[in-house]
Amino acid sequence: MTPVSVEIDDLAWAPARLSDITLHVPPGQIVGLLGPNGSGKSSLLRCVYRSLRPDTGTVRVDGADVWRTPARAVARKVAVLTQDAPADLENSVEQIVALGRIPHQGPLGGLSVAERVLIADAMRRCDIADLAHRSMATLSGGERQRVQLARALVQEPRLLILDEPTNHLDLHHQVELLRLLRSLGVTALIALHDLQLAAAACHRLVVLDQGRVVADGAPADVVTADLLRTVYQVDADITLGPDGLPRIAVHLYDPSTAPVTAPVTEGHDPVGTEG
Ligand SMILES: Nc1ncnc2c1ncn2[C@@H]1O[C@H](COP(=O)(O)OP(=O)(O)OP(=O)(O)O)[C@@H](O)[C@H]1O
Repeated sequence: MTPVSVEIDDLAWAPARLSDITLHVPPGQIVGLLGPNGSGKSSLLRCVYRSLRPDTGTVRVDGADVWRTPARAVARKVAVLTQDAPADLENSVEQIVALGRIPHQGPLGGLSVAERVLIADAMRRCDIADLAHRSMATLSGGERQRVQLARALVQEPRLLILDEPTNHLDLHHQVELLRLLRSLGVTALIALHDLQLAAAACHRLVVLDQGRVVADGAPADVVTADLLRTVYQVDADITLGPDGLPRIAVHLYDPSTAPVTAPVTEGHDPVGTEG
């Protein structure tokens, strides 16, 4: 699949205070969208995947204004993974993953042999092949998340939009998801809260604060102590690792009030200070 460009120009949407958003993403670039709770990440993504019509401004995917393009045509290019729980909890995992083919199907529906192979392959890549016949209702949060990712892959998107995709995932599956993302060669917009993972997985980071872009650039240029202090009100030491990526050591405690030793409760000596 050839990746697409995304061009957001002068976008504004008042309820999320989004304003002056201009963001041009070349084909194949993975952009991490960062920012505090309520800064407008999900709203901006919704404007891109045509679920929210901005008050002003345009969003073009592959050169076409998404609001002048039929929803089905957008869905053939853009796959979305959101935090919204799937409504169809009684369906099996395999049925949910197969839904990814709907934008590509003709009026008669039905899956070709090639599409069945694609579905099996996506389930294997997302580590859910063993769950194929389980109902969604019986899955854990992380398993459901991986099912939604497999559905998105089956859609064969040219743009992938992921809203906090690592939310329910354990560390292994977080790393696998981000590795998979890098291997796909698609354009991606991905809202993340983990700055360290975002820096490792994305070519470019864009930070929103109160609906405005406050930083945009290469991970090492964006993830700075100054940004953490001004945008997140967190003090941290940032060093660059041998891979050129930022390593974040957050100051959890004010040194003057930091607990020196952990309290030891009776009958429980986790650090072996007794005896
Ligand atoms: N439909 C809506 N109507 C009114 N306000 C909304 C609507 N959708 C979002 N908002 C508000 O817009 C702001 C941005 O919300 P959004 O979900 O885009 O933030 P976010 O950066 O994704 O946050 P989080 O990190 O908490 O997921 C919030 O204050 C939210 O309450």
